[in-house]
Amino acid sequence: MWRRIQDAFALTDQGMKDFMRGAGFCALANLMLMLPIVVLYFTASDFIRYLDDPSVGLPGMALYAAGIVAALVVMFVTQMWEYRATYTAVYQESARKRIAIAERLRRLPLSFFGRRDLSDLTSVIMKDCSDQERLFSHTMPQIFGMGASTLVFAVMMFAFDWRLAASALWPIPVALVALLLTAHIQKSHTVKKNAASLSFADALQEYLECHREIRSLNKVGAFQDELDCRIDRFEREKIGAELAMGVAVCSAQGFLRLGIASVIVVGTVLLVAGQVDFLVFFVYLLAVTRVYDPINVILQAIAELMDMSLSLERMRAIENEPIQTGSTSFEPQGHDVVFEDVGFAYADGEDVLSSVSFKAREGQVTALVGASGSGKSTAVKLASRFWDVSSGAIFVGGVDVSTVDPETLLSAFSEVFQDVVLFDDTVRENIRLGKKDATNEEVLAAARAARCDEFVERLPNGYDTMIGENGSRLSGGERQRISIARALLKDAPIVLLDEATASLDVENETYVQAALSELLQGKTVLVIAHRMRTVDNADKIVVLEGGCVVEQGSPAELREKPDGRYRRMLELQRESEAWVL
Ligand SMILES: Nc1ncnc2c1ncn2[C@@H]1O[C@H](COP(=O)(O)OP(=O)(O)OP(=O)(O)O)[C@@H](O)[C@H]1O
Repeated sequence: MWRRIQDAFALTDQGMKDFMRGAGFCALANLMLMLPIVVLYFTASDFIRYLDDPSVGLPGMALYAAGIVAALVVMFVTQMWEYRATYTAVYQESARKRIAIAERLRRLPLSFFGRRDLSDLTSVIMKDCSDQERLFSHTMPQIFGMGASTLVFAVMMFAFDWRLAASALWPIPVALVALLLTAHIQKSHTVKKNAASLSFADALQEYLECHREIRSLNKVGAFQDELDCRIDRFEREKIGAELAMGVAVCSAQGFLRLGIASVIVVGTVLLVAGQVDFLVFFVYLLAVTRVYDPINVILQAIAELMDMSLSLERMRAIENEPIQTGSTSFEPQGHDVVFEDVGFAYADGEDVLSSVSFKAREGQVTALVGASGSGKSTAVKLASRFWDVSSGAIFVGGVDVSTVDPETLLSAFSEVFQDVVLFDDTVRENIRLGKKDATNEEVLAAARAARCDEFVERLPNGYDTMIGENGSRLSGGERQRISIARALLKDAPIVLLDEATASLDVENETYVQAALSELLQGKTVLVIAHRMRTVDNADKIVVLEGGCVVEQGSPAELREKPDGRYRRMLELQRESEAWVL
């Protein structure tokens, strides 16, 4: 049963242990809250005995006072234990959970990220983990702790007088069943609320990320309207969900109060019939008001649990997502990259690559060319196992990449793409990302080789200048040179280039080309090329069309082919260069 609870609430092993401790302390603390009633019972019975027979005398007031003080001390200590066992433990569990999810995300194939967008995943790590935090710190200890103490209390009530106990407790199971019967209504509201929240988060993120484009297209008003619309929907769905929960919980809680009336009726009848004495009746009246407090909290907690169940499902879904596995010992014979009959499709889509076979040799530059959408980027990314092939195989130095742990495999690859990703940190630390433990000298040597010196000298703090989010304070060429310095520092044997110089001006292009020639010495280089003049110096050209290899060979061979695709591409490029605007 505990295993089921652990799975249902997506807890880690340590989290489950802490949770059980928390529930235990919560039960203890709640039982101790009954102590004042016990002291009151004994005090009242002493007084009544004294009223019946003054000769027994009153026990000393000091005894009552000591009883009250002892009860208060015990209550305080057990509440403190409960607090520590729930609140302190919950933040540790929350940190463990977030790390576990981030760790899982790190090992998931990129196809997963194609299916789930960023705001959705952020919401799992932030909101769903917070929901679990709340569930752990408040909801579950309340349900288990108060449930256990209520059970003990109910047994005691039945032991004293089953008739009064039954008249006090009968509404509890009825209220619970009534609440559970409304679960499906609440769940449907929660699904709608979560969808509206995600759609709002998506729109907001898009608005913030693309605000420059939105402004330049003069679409701020339209985006603002769309955002307002999604906020309104979110607000409506949230109110709907709160209302559904509120109505269900309040009705169940209201129902409980019938117990007070039935204790009064049954107690009075029994009292008149002389079957209970006044003191027992009085204690049951006190107890019945006390026993409903934890039940009210439990009803509220169950409703919250139903609301959070979707968050837990989303967390479990990430945890159950299959990860890419493979051996961490990777000993290739050289670094030739060989595609053998490779087929690939994204998710459930059509084949993007079919029967692709070619060899990129170590020490040579192999260029992939072809029309937009022909599958060049996909092929290059498959080599470093961004995704796994659907058929065929890719070998690096004779080792099938699908058998290698993705992170181990990536250590053999450097990537320089057009879209450089930089972090809001110093130039130095952005370069150091290529090799975590690089010394300052190594970082500076890589930076010099990548021709970074030229622009870093002009920055206010040189290599220690913060470059803004994604390097927003740098030009395209400067960003590109930092990414080349990073790749140089990594010094991986295989280099993937997505025509890194395509969008640069002549001066920047010269710098970047010089930096690249340092990087490519003796490596297996796979280049995605859009401009033919870049690839004419390659050792080998692979022409892709509709995901198939239609030609391959040296540039000279392909230029000579009378009706060759490459030759045709060269001609088209030449024609376009002759256009005058
Ligand atoms: N993450 C993705 N999910 C689904 N389909 C994708 C994804 N990435 C690319 N595609 C599709 O795969 C096909 C090949 O895309 P790919 O980016 O490999 O082509 P490309 O030759 O590199 O194009 P370009 O020269 O324009 O960069 C295209 O039809 C594209 O729409």
